Amino acid sequence: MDFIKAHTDTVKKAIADKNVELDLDALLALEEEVKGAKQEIEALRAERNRISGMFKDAAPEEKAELGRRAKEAGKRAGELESGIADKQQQLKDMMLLVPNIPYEGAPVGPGEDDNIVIRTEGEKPSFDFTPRDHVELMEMNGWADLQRVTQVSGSRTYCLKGRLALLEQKLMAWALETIMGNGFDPITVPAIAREDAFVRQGQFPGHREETYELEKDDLFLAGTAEVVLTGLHSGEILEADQLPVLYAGYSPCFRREAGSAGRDVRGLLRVHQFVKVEQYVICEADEAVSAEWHAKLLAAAESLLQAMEIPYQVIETSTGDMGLGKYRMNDIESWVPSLDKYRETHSCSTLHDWQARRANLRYRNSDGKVVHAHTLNNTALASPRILVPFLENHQQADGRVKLPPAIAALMGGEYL
Ligand SMILES: Nc1ncnc2c1ncn2[C@@H]1O[C@H](COS(=O)(=O)NC(=O)[C@@H](N)CO)[C@@H](O)[C@H]1O
Repeated sequence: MDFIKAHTDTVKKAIADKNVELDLDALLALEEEVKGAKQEIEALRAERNRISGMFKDAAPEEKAELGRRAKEAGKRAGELESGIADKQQQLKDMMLLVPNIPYEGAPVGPGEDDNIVIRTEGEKPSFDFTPRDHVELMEMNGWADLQRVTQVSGSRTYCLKGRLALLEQKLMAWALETIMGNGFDPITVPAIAREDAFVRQGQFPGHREETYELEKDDLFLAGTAEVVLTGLHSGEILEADQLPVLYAGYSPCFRREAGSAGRDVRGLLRVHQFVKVEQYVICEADEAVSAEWHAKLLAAAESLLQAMEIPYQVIETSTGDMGLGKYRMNDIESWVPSLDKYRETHSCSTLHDWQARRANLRYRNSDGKVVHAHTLNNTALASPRILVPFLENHQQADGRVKLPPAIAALMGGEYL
């Protein structure tokens, strides 16, 4: 709240640039009102205690009057308190909509069309045959079932089979091991989480629609390990020497894709359940340190794409596309020959203390002060989406898929 008051114009610009439905003046007025009422309640409480203190030494004929005044003060305080209860809730809900201030280098614009490419890596393959898309490649090699399973599990589901099923497992272990090699602690986390985990991470309230709910159990299924990883240390006060907390989080991910009707309905690009190795950082509240971690996370994800020899481009995400809590987001988009387009396969985000404030992630800094930390997250590798550019870029005329050396080493053979 202090930041908002001290930087009202900056916050208003962030609200506009991120298309957030929030009236900051109304929020500030509500905060004043709640604060005023709280001060009045405190004063009435103090008054009642003062009067009660006078009670024991009072003359008998004064006791009745004192009792009445004490009761009156207490009653008034109670009325005020119930009067502001819903205003306090309203203020809390509005605070959850306050956006983070976006990176000054982020393109200002309402959505993904305003994203800009900042770097392109890798040679797009030139085929001397008509390339197949990933569905054809999987069907001709017996690497998936996309039909039967929809009878059993509905749309946007898949079965990987044969060596492709093995490749997914190997890629996940390889990604986990690579990120571990960068000093990150491997941790497998559940997709199951309570509602406040989603509020703390930032998925709620805005993206509730995209989240599977287990209403009988008051639980939800997370679309990314980031949800549980953000909540793990909630409420603790970490010591400076415990930072940075570095997690290589592996988890199944579940997404309703409520807003994506009709998009990417063919194949593996956009499914309800997938797996991901997530890079997650809790670091000291220093923008330069966060920027360093952002660069390291991005480089780690790029190193995996380079080993897989998938051509890609790095995106500077626009203010409108990066989402409420981000200070900065760089997506990586991988080349998909059959679409003749780059498609997002990774997302790298710096949130400064926006998530830490919601999740109450704090540490004792070198001055001994307890402050909110910074958090970052990035996709190391997510499957099956990554299989789409992988299969398509490495396909041969006869439908076999030639493995780049790093992956051939994993799979013990030159071809998938
Ligand atoms: N419905 C989906 N189907 C398949 N893969 C998906 C789906 N949604 C997201 N992904 C994969 O998961 C990656 C990360 O998703 S994200 O929402 O962009 N970002 C996050 O979840 C962050 N926690 C960083 O990983 C995407 O880049 C994509 O590779």
